[in-house]
Amino acid sequence: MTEEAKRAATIGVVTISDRASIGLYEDQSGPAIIAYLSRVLTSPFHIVRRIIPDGFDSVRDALIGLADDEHCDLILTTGGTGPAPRDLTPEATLAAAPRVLPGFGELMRQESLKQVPTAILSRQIAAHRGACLIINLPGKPASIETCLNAVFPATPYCLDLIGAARLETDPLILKSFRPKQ
Ligand SMILES: Nc1ncnc2c1ncn2[C@@H]1O[C@H](COP(=O)(O)OP(=O)(O)OP(=O)(O)O)[C@@H](O)[C@H]1O
Ligand SMILES: Nc1nc2c(c(=O)[nH]1)N[C@H]1C(S)=C(S)[C@@H](COP(=O)(O)O)O[C@H]1N2
Repeated sequence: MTEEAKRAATIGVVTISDRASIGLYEDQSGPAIIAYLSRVLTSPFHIVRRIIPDGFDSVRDALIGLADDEHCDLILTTGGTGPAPRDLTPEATLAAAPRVLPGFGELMRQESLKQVPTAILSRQIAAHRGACLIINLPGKPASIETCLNAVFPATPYCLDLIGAARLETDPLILKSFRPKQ
């Protein structure tokens, strides 16, 4: 077994919201991500948490810090993916992680569209910075499960391919797919 396969994954959970970051409303999306991971993952992991305002520099710097200093294998962001002027999460993600995986954004929007027509407004992307995969989720708490259910079957294999920690899921809850064992 490789060292990557044996070690606990480090997962960054980043809430990006002007108002949640100053306590004007309670962040529900970050906790929804953590609850999802706790339900689905059977392999060991620990969470590094951030709640930050919208903006290009704030988000880019947080993502780079989580990837390079905290050695995150996976970062899940929530919020700031829409078309409003301060929604800059996709641009900041691209600045931190130039190698985009377009299928993630496409599939999350497709699944979200089955629930709300405004799903097309999310510019969410996924991209990797070396051995760290970053996935953007919309800000709405209800979008978390829909989007993660869409992309999580392929996420553990993606982490294998970029040299990140190995993730295992509970097959009764969510089957992850690895073409080669
Ligand atoms: N992290 C979150 N926790 C709980 N509710 C959220 C969160 N993010 C967004 N929402 C809800 O979704 C609505 C629309 O989300 P949107 O991304 O437009 O947030 P926003 O209003 O632009 O946030 P902000 O102004 O704080 O950046 C919010 O008004 C809020 O009700
Ligand atoms: N599954 C799902 N996707 C969704 C939504 C939702 O309620 N559920 N809201 C949409 C809306 S209204 C917007 S504006 C965009 C961007 O949201 P964000 O700026 O909070 O990231 O996500 C979209 N994607």
